[in-house]
Amino acid sequence: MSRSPSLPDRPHRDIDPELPDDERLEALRGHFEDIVDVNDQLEDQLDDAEERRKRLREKVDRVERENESLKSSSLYIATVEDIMDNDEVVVKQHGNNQEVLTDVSPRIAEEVEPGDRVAVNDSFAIQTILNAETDARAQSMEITEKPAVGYEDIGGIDEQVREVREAVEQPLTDPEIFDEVGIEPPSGVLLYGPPGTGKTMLAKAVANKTDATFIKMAGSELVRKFIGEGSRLVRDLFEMAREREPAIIFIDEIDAIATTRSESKTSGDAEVQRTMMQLLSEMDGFEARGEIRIIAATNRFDMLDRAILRPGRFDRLIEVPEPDRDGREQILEIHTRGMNVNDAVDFADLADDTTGYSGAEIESLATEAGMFAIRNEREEITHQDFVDAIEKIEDDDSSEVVASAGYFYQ
Ligand SMILES: Nc1ncnc2c1ncn2[C@@H]1O[C@H](COP(=O)(O)OP(=O)(O)OP(=O)(O)O)[C@@H](O)[C@H]1O
Repeated sequence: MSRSPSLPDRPHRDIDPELPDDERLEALRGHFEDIVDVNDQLEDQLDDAEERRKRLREKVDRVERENESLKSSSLYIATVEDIMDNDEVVVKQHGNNQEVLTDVSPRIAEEVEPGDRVAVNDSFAIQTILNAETDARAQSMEITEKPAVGYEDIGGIDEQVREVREAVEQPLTDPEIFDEVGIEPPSGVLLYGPPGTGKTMLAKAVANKTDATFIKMAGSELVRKFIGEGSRLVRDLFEMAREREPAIIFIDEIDAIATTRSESKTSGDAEVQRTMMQLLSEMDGFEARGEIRIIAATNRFDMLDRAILRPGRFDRLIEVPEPDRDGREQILEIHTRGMNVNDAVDFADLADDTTGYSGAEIESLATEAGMFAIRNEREEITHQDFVDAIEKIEDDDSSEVVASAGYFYQ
């Protein structure tokens, strides 16, 4: 180990005050030169010390990095299946699905719960519980064992319901029929149309009807939230579906990962491209008559890369439009089913007054009408409450337009 250099001696001269001025001046000049000399030496030593400090810092950084990588390379991801007495737990390792009985460190024993995603070391002892932030899968996927949506909750799109049942439900419940006829069911179904028209509801309703696990992932999250992780998340998504068969994978906003390639070739584009390639290869790899069905949705059909629409991929397209007059009436009836609505409320009339409303907007109209009744201290909702609610929604909409116009013209 190198030792720090010793400090130079402090310059010292006895100057006789009796000396003649010129000699004293000469002596003082000599003293000044000694001081400058020592100062130079100290400066050199300081530079050396800085240099040494920098080298040590680099060494520490390198060792820290090595330490980190040693730690992380020995950790594997697993899911806690069961908790036994004596702080022992059963975990299932991801990837190979191996189940092991293992220990959990007393430090985190209290916190572990079945279903937690955890990091285990080489000997399977649980090291950490992956919290929501590190658990990208939990954040980006919505998993529902049995979504609480039935076909009877969807209004105005009967034809689309029929098509989805044929393309997604039947291959799950009746795979033999496809064998007998000798055709392959559609690989993937793409629902397209304006926002809030019931695309997600359709996918949930099929999952409910077939007792399949509903696994939803938003395309925008795949590319925005976890940059660099998109293709891994797609792999995880299919793995998760395989673990929970029968399953319905629902990819919302598929346009986020499958837009027509732009001219610019930024690294962001390359990442999106990789995510989409991973999705296509997963789809190419799975059995069309198997227990996993895949549905995607988009509001931007015009922007889609046609590569995803080829046979064997999203080869069944179903348009989900805004509801027509009868559709709006049906949706109003659905969303007021559980509400205390006066008999004189005329849904047909309200359907006439809500041209251009989506299903989601009709749902908020029903809630808004209920708010008017509450404000007026009534328990029953009247026709006028709906009329007032329409007026309020339209006023809000036009002030939004004014606000956004103000924004653009600033
Ligand atoms: N056809 C419909 N029948 C009944 N309710 C509907 C219908 N469409 C939309 N809704 C209501 O609007 C809500 C949102 O609908 P949903 O999420 O299915 O729309 P989406 O088409 O998937 O929209 P987005 O494209 O914005 O994801 C639903 O929870 C439901 O309450």
